Amino acid sequence: MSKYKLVMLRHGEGAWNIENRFCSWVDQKLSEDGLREAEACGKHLKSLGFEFDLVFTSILSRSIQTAWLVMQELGQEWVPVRSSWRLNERHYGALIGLNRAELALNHGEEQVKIWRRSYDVAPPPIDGSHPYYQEIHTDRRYTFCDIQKDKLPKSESLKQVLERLLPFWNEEIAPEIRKGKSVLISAHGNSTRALLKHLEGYIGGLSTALQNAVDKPLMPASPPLTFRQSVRTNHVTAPSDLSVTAEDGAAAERGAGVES
Ligand SMILES: O=C(O)[C@@H](COP(=O)(O)O)OP(=O)(O)O
Repeated sequence: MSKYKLVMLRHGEGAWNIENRFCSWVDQKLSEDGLREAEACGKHLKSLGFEFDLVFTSILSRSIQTAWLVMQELGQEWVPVRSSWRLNERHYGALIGLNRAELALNHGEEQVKIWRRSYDVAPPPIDGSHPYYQEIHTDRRYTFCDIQKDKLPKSESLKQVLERLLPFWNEEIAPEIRKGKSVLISAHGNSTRALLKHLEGYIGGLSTALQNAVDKPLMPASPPLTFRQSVRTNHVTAPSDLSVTAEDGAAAERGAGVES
């Protein structure tokens, strides 16, 4: 039996994932395939006997929908859900809505890679002239967050995602895991990546399979990433048909821990 139980999912496919556009804080719903992926993930977790005590999501619909569908398939709809902007996808600033391939043609592959995968480089900030500025920055969902609306990010590096995520992890998530609750986090590529980076020190380095799993911006055919931590056996396990690369197959094994 694992001492600590944590499952992290990236949401299922959204419409802008198919179009290869930066979705970020735009509130896209899951596509038909995305709905099916989330259901399939729930079915799979059920077949493995997962039971959750608490669910965390971002305040973006694709993460919430994914959590709902998973919990519905598990027959555990009653489990409390806590949602926070701190689990939102990275704020991609002025890049929001842009097509990655077109961006690479205009700015070069290397620059796009830096914007997407460097640790401490933030993309250019969004401003009032951006087509999605109003939709995002006047959105009612940000009115009563634990941050003033005008202090919300205008663009974020992965480092900044981790900085805004950590208070939520330290104060809301990790204490519940330490109490022994089985926790599901349904989030996004970069908020998951940031959290994995934070946990890396405790789980002793990430396997290539896990890194690749969260690295895929487009996973139309892939179920969301799932892994669980076992302190006793020092394993982080990606169940076989949820591991996204064939490289190390069923299990990515590393030491584990949830200390913040
Ligand atoms: O904002 C987006 O479009 C993707 C991440 O983009 P990349 O960092 O992979 O380019 O986030 P998600 O689909 O996980 O919510």
